[in-house]
Amino acid sequence: MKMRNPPVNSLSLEFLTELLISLEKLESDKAFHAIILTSDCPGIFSAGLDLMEMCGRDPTHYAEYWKAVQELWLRFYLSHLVVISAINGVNAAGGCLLALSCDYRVLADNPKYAMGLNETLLGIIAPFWFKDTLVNTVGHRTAERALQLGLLFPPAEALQVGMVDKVVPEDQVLSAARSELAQWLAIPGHARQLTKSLMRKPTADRLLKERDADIQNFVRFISRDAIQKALRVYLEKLKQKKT
Ligand SMILES: CCCCC/C=C\C/C=C\C=C\CC(=O)SCCNC(=O)CCNC(=O)[C@H](O)C(C)(C)COP(=O)(O)OP(=O)(O)OC[C@H]1O[C@@H](n2cnc3c(N)ncnc32)[C@H](O)[C@@H]1OP(=O)(O)O
Repeated sequence: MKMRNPPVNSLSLEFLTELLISLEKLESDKAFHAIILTSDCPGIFSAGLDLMEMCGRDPTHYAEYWKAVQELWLRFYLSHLVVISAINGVNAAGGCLLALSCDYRVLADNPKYAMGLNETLLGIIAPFWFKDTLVNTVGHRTAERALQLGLLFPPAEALQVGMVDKVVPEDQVLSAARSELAQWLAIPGHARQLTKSLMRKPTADRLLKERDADIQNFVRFISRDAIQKALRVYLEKLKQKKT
């Protein structure tokens, strides 16, 4: 699955919906057993959630958007398919969440390709299920520091903290993901799928039990004047970079 939403693969409502439909199609086709998730945007895996969906819109839109973000995470996190990410670019926040929801992560060795949950740098907070997904991957202490400081880890550090499983030269990222896949596909499917569910269901259940409350929290939080202002300032900084 090659993500293509130029220029930065931001996760707009339309793009989230496309990803969700693609994933559902692959999951319902018995011929498919695995997905390699990668990007078609040079140098960028994903810039994360689309800030334009969270800025200057109305509460109904925020609620619809957040429901789609939840849906995509639940679907990826609990997918019965083997999902491996071949991370071939910088990967921020919501994009990093997608990669963390995969079963295995290969990252291209380029110092520009940092990844992490950098929400605090924008003046916002990673929701509890983003946090839980990170904790499940790197452990509590590393997650606490990474989340508070909004750290984006370059490849060597991402490997060292366990945010990714392998770092390879840029031109080998897809072949390394394919080689890894062979090991996962050699395991009897039902045993691997049930084990994945055993490991992940408690984390997913927490959101499933609180989905509506989580949407309401998001809408309340994102609608605050101070948060809207912080997001506008961040977007402005991104644009000013060019001048
Ligand atoms: C108490 C209750 C709590 C409840 C929960 C509450 C809140 C949680 C809420 C939200 C969680 C959000 C998670 C996220 O994912 S936020 C997004 C974080 N992403 C980033 O910080 C990355 C920002 N982008 C960049 O750093 C760079 O763009 C990047 C390194 C990816 C690429 O750099 P490059 O130089 O190649 O390209 P740019 O010129 O910067 O960008 C091109 C173009 O794209 C626009 N853009 C970039 N990122 C985004 C984005 N995430 N959304 C929308 N648009 C984006 C950028 O502004 C440029 O636009 P233009 O100038 O060409 O118009």
